[in-house]
Parts: sequence; structure tokens; C-alpha cells
Amino acid sequence: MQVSSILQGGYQHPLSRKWQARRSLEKSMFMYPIFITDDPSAKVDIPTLPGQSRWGVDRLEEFLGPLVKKGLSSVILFGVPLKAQKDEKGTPADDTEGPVIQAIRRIRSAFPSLYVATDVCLCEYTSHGHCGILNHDHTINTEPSTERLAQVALSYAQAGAHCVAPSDMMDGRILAIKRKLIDAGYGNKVTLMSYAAKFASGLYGPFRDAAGSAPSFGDRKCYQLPPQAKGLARRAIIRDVNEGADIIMVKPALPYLDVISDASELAPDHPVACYQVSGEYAMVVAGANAGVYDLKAMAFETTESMVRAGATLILSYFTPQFLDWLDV
Ligand SMILES: NCC[C@H](CC(=O)O)[C@@H](CN)CCC(=O)O
Ligand SMILES: [Zn+2]
Repeated sequence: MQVSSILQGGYQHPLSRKWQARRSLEKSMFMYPIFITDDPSAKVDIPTLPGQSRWGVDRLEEFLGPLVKKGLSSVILFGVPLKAQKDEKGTPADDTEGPVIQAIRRIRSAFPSLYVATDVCLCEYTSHGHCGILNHDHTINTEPSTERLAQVALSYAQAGAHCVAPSDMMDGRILAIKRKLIDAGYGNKVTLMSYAAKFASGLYGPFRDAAGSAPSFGDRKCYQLPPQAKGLARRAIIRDVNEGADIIMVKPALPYLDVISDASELAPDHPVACYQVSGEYAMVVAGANAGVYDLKAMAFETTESMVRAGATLILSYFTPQFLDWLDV
């Protein structure tokens, strides 16, 4: 037997198995996506997203207090306006009395240590449900879209968000937002996290149920990347780094581990985020409920694969559980 054939001696003990990871999961790597609705006293469970709810701003302390005590370090806010008058340009998105801006203010005041990111998109606020402003022929009208998104991003920065994260996939929105933040004096105060490589995935269903953000016609295939498009993803990552993104995100995560690896190769000096999206989360939960595997083991196996691929930040609905699971 060749000496080089023997590997098992290197991982025969739980501790030496732990040492094999280049980087291990830790609480601060998890950013918790949360849904804020415009009924201040609401807590509405989301059937297709087990264990997740829409929360009103008056109940955020009840919701987040115990999680902050367990070590929650960051959240990303998604507005779910049920009463707002949606229109072609997503006017409610930066309503200063709207759920997101109110939540930013409440969370910053109640939990000074909690890092507050906000998703920036129009789909939850437009009458047509698309992520940008449309031409009459229903194609994306790029310039007005990026300008509108930059306005919305600035409004969240002015309300106190630490980070703005545009998930719209409009061409040039990173430069537009960065320019807007700098011109308003927020260039050095707010992190710009780009959903740089975001794919037209089938895994967003539960989120769309939660946020009421499904497009009213057509789909998002003309602005979210084709799932098979590794080259476009690489070009989008390079573009967004050059346009001023501070963090590069890949989304969804598990079916795109190769793209996470590309991101860490193409943006070696940036934090790389990935989003374990609603459908991924629901899939892991459904498989565990069906007895296919243990939930905790699969939550670790999927998120550790993202870290192995190069992710340094994971947006995940499992965040509350990881605060317990990583407490050992
Ligand atoms: N801005 C688009 C929302 C978007 C996907 C979609 O509905 O197309 C995601 C939120 N950023 C969905 C996230 C998820 O599924 O958890
Ligand atoms: Zn959107």
C-alpha cells in the first residue's frame, strides 16, 4: 500500500474533520430576510415559507428581540405593502410612511447593533409587478428604471439603512445607485450589495406568495439571467464590480455553486454573498418533512457547500435556526 493512499488518518476524529474546512459557518455569516407589511400590528404566517411570517412595524421588537439576543447580526428587509396604491413606477417603494422606511427607523432605534440591509426593487410596488419601469411594448425602459431605483435606494439610506441591495437586475443600476449615494453624501456611509448574478429561477415562488410580487403578465426572463448563462453571470459580476458594488451576490445559491466560485475568482477582493432563496429553503424543509434526510444536517450540508464555493455571506431563512445550531 502506497503511503499516499492513506487519507483516513487525517480525518479519523471529529476535531480533525472540523479542521478540513477552509472556513466554517459562523453566526455573523447569516443575514436574515424578513418581510415587513403595512399593517403595523400584523403577524401573518406564510404557508409556502414554513416558519416565516410577515410582520408589522409595531411587532418588530417582539420578533427580532429574541433573535438579537441569540446573536442575530444582520437582516435584509422586504416590503409587503398590501394597502398601498401601486402604479407604473412603484411610487410606494420610497413612501416615508411605508413599511420599509418605518421598519428601518424602528429597527435602528430598537437594535443599534443590528446591521440593516434593504432590498431595492420595484416589483413589490408596481401595478404590473415587474422589477423596472416598462416601455409601452412592455420591454424594460432602462434609464427611468435605474433612476427610480437610485431614488429608492437613497431614500432607504437616508432613513438609516447600513446597506442597500438592488435585486432588480436592470442594466446600469449599480452605477446609478452609487452615483446617487455619492452625490447625496452617502457614498462612504452605505454599503452597496449587488445581486450581480441573479437567475430567472423557478425557486422564487414562496417569496412571491409572501411579497405579492409576481409579475402580472409575462416573466422576468429578459432581465434575470438565463439559468444556463455562466458567461453572462461572469460578465455581470465584472460589470458590477466596476460600477462600484461593495458586495457581489449570487442568487439562487445551491443550483449555482459554480457561479459562486466564479464570483470569488472574479471579485477576489469583495465579500461574496449568496441567497438561499425561498424555494431552496422550502425544498430542504419539505425533504426533511418527507423523511428523506435530517433537517439540520441538510441545512448545514447546503450552506457549507456555499461556503466551500466561496461565499462569505449567506442570506437564508434558516438564520434563526443557525443561531441555535451554531451555539455549541
Ligand atoms: N426583486 C425580485 C424578487 C426576487 C425574485 C423574484 O421574485 O423574481 C427575490 C427577492 N430578492 C426572491 C427571493 C426568494 O425567493 O427568497
Ligand atoms: Zn423585483
